[in-house]
Amino acid sequence: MDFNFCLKVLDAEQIRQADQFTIKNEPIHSIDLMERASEEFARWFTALFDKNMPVVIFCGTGNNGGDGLVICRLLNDAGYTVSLFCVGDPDSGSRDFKINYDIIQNYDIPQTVIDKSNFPTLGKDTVIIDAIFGSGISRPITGLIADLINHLNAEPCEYRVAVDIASGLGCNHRFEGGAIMNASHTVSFQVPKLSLFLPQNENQSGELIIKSIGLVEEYIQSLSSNYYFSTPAFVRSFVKHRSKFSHKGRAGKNLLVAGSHGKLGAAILAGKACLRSGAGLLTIHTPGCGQNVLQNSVPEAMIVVDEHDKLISNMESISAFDVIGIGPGIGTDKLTASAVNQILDQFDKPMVIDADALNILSENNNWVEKIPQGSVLTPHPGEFKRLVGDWSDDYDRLNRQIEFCTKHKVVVLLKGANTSISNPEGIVVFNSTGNPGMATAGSGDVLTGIITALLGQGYSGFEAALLGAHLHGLAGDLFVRKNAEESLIASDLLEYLPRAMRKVVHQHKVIKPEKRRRH
Ligand SMILES: NC(=O)C1=CN([C@@H]2O[C@H](COP(=O)(O)OP(=O)(O)OC[C@H]3O[C@@H](n4cnc5c(N)ncnc54)[C@H](OP(=O)(O)O)[C@@H]3O)[C@@H](O)[C@H]2O)[C@H](O)CC1
Ligand SMILES: [K+]
Repeated sequence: MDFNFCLKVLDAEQIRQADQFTIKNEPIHSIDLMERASEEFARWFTALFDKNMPVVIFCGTGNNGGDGLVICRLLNDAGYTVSLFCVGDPDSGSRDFKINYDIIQNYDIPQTVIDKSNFPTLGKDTVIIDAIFGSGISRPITGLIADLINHLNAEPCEYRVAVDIASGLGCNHRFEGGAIMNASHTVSFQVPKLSLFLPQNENQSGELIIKSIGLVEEYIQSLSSNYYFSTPAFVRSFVKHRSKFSHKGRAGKNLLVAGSHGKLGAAILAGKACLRSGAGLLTIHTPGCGQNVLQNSVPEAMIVVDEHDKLISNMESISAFDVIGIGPGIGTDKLTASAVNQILDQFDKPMVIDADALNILSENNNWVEKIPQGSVLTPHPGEFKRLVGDWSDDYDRLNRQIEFCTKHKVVVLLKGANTSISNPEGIVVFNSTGNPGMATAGSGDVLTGIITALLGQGYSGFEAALLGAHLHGLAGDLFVRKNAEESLIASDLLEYLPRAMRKVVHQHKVIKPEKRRRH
């Protein structure tokens, strides 16, 4: 698996090193790198915001503030009405800040040096650009600057755009006890920062935009990190293609253990998703009450009917299957728990464990040892908390996710806005597809079906989780291109899954014209 196709998440010191390496080896003057970063920001900004919207720019006196000065100048040149607010003493600014501060004195732009008497009152349509602190933050923000940030957070402005990262939010941890700017958007330079992926920082990160500023890629690749941000190129780099002579037996014999009285929809959604994701053969083990429903709704699947009418109570022979997906809609009855235990005792190939199967594991913690290596667990935060106990914050949650994977040699896919997928080597990849509309009933059942099918087709647990999360999110993104995300239901994911699959698996198969001519 080639992680160089991902965006690597770096900490503040590594970013500074990449910055310095680029300055020395491209070579480029640091002032020009600042100009380049600011141009990227301004290009993005002008494409999104109307020129009638007043823009107020708050600049610290470090290099983040320097970026803010350049952005101020560029937006002024582009025809925006901009006002500049300096936070701190301009004379004690960084070298590149001071150079840009001198330049901007030649412009007819209203400028204010902030003190406690002149915090501005802003209108709803005013766009705040936050360039007070960036990756150089080293402690919580207190005093006058904290008062200013709290004041700006309370103003009615809809848009607060952070340059690189919201002021006060550290790259790899949150500075508690100080003020942090609430950002509606973060335009981050070249590398994503860990804090931007964590739900607890949602109000301080907003929408994440990453803009390359030409830092030397080879150098970034040489830096070590356990965190990555997935890209379409990354998932395409390990996607498998069906061979011409493939047959259904080769595409995996899948078993889904799903459904209980009143929750048969989960089995249907997981079953259809599994089939739409390339499963060769699918069997669904479900309670008696599910027989007709499933035969009618998923005619492509074979149905194994449990001896119990309302829930799953007993597993028949499962050794013939290549993969098992277990959990959607099964409930946590004692009988069902014993069926889960039977599976754990009998099956030694990687499986997918979701929903109530995870809750059953939480109630029987010593069964975790029996999970086959390379299996994929797909909890939402509530299920994960039941499994590993409470965490102090999302950074701690991430550590617990890594610990769980390394200890039990499994893959954990922790669902959320930036689903995090971790493997037994302690690598974490944040998924880059998906939207808030996907937080809807049955969405997880679809994901279980997809990952089960991928495991059955020979993907490793980590690959199946990465590709599955990508496809699942992409199906949701394709839906919202033409529809409101509020209207998204899990069945829509099934409808858009084939298009997502086509985009990932087939769209890049371009035969070059020269090649075509030669044959
Ligand atoms: N490689 C890139 O991505 C590029 C990034 N650029 C921009 O540069 C910033 C990072 O700039 P830097 O000067 O390192 O740091 P900041 O501007 O964020 O702030 C540093 C100053 O702030 C002081 N500081 C830190 N914490 C506090 C605080 N809580 N209260 C008050 N003052 C604070 C710090 O003082 P120290 O005492 O800690 O030294 C510094 O004086 C990056 O985010 C990008 O926006 C480049 O423009 C292009 C390349
Ligand atoms: K900032």
